[in-house]
Amino acid sequence: MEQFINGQWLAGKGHSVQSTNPANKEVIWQGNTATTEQVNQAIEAARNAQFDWFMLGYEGRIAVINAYKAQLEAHKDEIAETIAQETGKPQWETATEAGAMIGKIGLSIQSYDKRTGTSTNEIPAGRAVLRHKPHGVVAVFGPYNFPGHLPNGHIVPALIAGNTVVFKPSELTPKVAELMLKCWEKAGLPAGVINLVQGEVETGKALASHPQIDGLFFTGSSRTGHILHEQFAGHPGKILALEMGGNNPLIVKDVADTKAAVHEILQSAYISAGQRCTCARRLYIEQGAKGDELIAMLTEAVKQIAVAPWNAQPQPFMGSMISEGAAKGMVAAQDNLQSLGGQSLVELKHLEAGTGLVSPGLIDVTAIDALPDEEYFGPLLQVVRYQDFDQAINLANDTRYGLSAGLLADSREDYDYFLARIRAGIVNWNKQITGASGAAPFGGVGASGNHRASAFYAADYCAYPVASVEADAVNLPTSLSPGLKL
Ligand SMILES: NC(=O)C1=CN([C@@H]2O[C@H](COP(=O)(O)OP(=O)(O)OC[C@H]3O[C@@H](n4cnc5c(N)ncnc54)[C@H](O)[C@@H]3O)[C@@H](O)[C@H]2O)C=CC1
Ligand SMILES: O=C(O)CCC(=O)N[C@@H](CCC(=O)O)C(=O)O
Repeated sequence: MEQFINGQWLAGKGHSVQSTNPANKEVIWQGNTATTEQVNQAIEAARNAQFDWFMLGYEGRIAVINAYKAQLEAHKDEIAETIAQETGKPQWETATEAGAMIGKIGLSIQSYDKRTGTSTNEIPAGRAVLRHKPHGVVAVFGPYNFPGHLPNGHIVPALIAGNTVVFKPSELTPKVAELMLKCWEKAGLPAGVINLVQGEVETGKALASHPQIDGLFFTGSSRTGHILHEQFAGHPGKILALEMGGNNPLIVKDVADTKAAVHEILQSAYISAGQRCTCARRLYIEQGAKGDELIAMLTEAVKQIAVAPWNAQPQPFMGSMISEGAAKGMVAAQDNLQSLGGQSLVELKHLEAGTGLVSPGLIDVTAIDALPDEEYFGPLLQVVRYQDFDQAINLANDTRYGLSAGLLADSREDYDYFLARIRAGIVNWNKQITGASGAAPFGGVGASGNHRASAFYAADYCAYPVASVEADAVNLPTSLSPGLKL
């Protein structure tokens, strides 16, 4: 029973699918996909539940959402363990993901109150009231890299605002989604308020193209996001929030503490085996002796990164990538860069056939004239040596994406110069460019998003404003407009 529709667990009527642990090939979940007919049922259930959920009122909805938080707290170890088994990420890291899911509840309530909510201003003989209403039924699409935290970051604000949801998780992480839904069920969420449909691209297409959805909140690849954007063309009444990938630059300039710089680079490029949309993909290092010293230390540090299955003790920094296919994709990306003239400083290697385990790679691509503007979603960092700061900033901006960017430099002036010129939604100084705060907006420009930032600004795309001018009774004004007689 893998679909959750109208408060009931139902067997999928589509084809069979399974999810495996990418570090040891163990099957950890199996089931059948939802058919188009089941997607239709899920949308109908969400539609039927929506008005009552909205009319439960803010306090009523928050009570259920806090009950969900209590369920997350009660099941946080199981959630962390399931994420680790299904994605291959190490347990220390998935414990932080489970923690972020819990933290999302309080942040989303604050965000709703601060960015939407209700306000009243007295005006002559009445008042101006601003309220926010939900869009209705929204579809949520999740990625595999943060299968709990990222869809949760759409679902919780959507429900607080009074929407109902049909959730399609990544086909690579169905078990985490099932566990999340069980937490909602135990929290007493009314039937139909959230529905789960499991499946691959066809299930996604059936959901995204359904005329009865009022919005779609997507976190995933730029390729899929662009397809959805085209599909939504000509539907101005539907809200579409796209959180997509990046080809993120990190520049190093005049830092005294080389070791500290290396640490920020490792945390930026290799955390989650490079499977974060915010990960640094391109590293700009100045020509000369200081740059050479940094590269030597970085090369050594990359070679030392511990890689092992999710549950190895002591814990590794990097676990497995999501699949063997993803691991092979990274080897192919490296082969391509090498064939274009890139020189590997540390070669990325597929460590074990049948698994997603890879060692981290570092490649000097300075010699490549036309560096492919691709997001290689894994632990492969491209190094470019630069002559001067302007050149580095121009190269950093030479991407169709614009998610995250960073500068490691001891001078505040250099940071101000960089900040004014760099084009990205997340711009950090002397801090890793991964690990964004949920208390801030999260989103990018260019091919990284559609200007509907998530995290603290998710409330903005979950509700529309309703502006009212109100008075308790109809009163004749003391003076009438010219030309009127009563
Ligand atoms: N900006 C952000 O907040 C984040 C972006 N990402 C990006 O996500 C990507 C990795 O996640 P993936 O799961 O590989 O993304 P993906 O784009 O392959 O899949 C995302 C979701 O869309 C569905 N889908 C795929 N094709 C579809 C279609 N034609 N119509 C409807 N639905 C479809 C998938 O089944 C899945 O549920 C990376 O590019 C990464 O940068 C990941 C996390 C955060
Ligand atoms: O949504 C939030 O609460 C903040 C955004 C966030 O958690 N970002 C993470 C992961 C996103 C990704 O890279 O896939 C990050 O910045 O590391």
